[in-house]
Amino acid sequence: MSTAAVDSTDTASWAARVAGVSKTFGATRALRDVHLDVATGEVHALVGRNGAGKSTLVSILTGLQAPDSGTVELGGAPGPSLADREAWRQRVACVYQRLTVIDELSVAENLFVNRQVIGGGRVISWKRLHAKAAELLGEWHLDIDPASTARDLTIEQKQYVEIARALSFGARFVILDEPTARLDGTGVQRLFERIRALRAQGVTFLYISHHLQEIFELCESVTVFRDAQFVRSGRVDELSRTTLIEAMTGEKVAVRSDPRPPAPGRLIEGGLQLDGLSGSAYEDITLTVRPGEIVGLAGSGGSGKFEIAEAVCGLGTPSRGTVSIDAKRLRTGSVPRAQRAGVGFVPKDRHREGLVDGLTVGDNATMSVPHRLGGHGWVSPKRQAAYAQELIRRLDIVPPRVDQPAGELSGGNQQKVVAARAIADDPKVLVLMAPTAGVDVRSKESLLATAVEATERGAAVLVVTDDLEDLRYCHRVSVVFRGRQVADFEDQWDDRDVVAAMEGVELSDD
Ligand SMILES: Nc1ncnc2c1ncn2[C@@H]1O[C@H](COP(=O)(O)OP(=O)(O)OP(=O)(O)O)[C@@H](O)[C@H]1O
Repeated sequence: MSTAAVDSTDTASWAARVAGVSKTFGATRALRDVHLDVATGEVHALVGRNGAGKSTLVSILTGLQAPDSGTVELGGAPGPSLADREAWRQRVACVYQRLTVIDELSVAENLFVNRQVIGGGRVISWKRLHAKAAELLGEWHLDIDPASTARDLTIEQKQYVEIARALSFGARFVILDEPTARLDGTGVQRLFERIRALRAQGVTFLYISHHLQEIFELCESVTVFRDAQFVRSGRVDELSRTTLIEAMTGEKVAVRSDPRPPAPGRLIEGGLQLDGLSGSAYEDITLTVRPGEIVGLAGSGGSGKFEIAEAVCGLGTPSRGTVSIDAKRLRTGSVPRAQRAGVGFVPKDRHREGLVDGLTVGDNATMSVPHRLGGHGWVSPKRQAAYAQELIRRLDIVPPRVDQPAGELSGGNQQKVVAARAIADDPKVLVLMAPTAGVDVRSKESLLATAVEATERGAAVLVVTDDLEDLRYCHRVSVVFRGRQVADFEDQWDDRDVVAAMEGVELSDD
């Protein structure tokens, strides 16, 4: 199947063409003879399970790594030599989830600092710098004040600054790697509008996302990778969601059933209890999660949901109210104390509070449980490896190798390592913050299945998220908006009502 209705012999029709590309890292074959054709002026999705090879392809497409074999063409010309960064920048840019905008600098400085465009000699002309930035942002209809400090921008605006910077180098092909991961619903819609407007102005996008509904909403074409290989490519309007998932996983899609374990009885005592909890970002939160129960704490960006969860895990200190675990009051403000009281957690930022890149998967997964791995201050390497292997199996971590440095894993698999650590000590209370961010469709299921498994071992599970798929695993959902609990849903609910509560809007009956 061809990608789009373009003449394949006309090189100007293709923003990017990848042919026969392979790449190996040690024992891992990250890409095997893959190809990708992105037509000029389209938004082309690249999808695949965690570890399928998407990021590796992006690093090759942007000239950060050379393929072992195969070719890359950008705008009809072969990719420049690896050393010529300037030439790559003029052709392609990638906006990563971890943005490179420098908070301390102004928007204009972020756009043009260290560049020749802002005046002769060694002296920077600030006036010229601002005028140039205003012109650039105006040309692409990006409504951002060049004088504002980057720290004051929203994540969404920072993404626009990165896109504008790419365009300022001349690139008309932009790769977006999970751009909606840190945006709320309205931010996503605004981003889509911007992308559509930029496309109308002649910008081509390669769009990487695990949210399949985004692909159907925004993209014209899609390419699927599976296990380092090209599987298929085609027009989005000719594919169903089921076909896409089957192409990604190589398995038939099963009929969806309710994934929740049986709800525990109302009278079961213990678990997690928050009473009148207040802090700088939330007010008077009262919530119970019983052993065996999965409760969703839902809210969009800025709702305060993560701050509430962080108070439970010891990452934040509330100003009023109490957190209790199995009816015993927790002294908040210390992670080790929370862990000793039986809290396991997946933090919202795995790079800041979670994973140690240089340590192996096995060390990362088991670092909080030395007492399970030996005795008298001694860790048995054999027991550690066996336990780590069990965690790798339970979380479906790929590749399933204990001794691989965690930093070498794909993003989604790193998230699973952090989850492995959270469950390693059979916690009484398991707090999962945005647990499936960056995780593929099928891995989401295995990750949330471990939450279900934890309830079978008696854990009380709190899932903190804005992802409706995550909420399917919950017995109850409490929604926070601007720091306050605004709605509670029991047992069955309509996704529309949850979204409306998260966005702080009243729904009319239509
Ligand atoms: N520098 C590296 N050293 C060793 N292995 C690597 C390295 N970079 C990537 N890999 C391996 O290559 C494979 C492909 O990884 P890649 O990051 O491209 O996947 P991905 O499709 O982007 O996944 P995700 O959706 O989780 O981000 C993985 O098995 C990964 O562990």
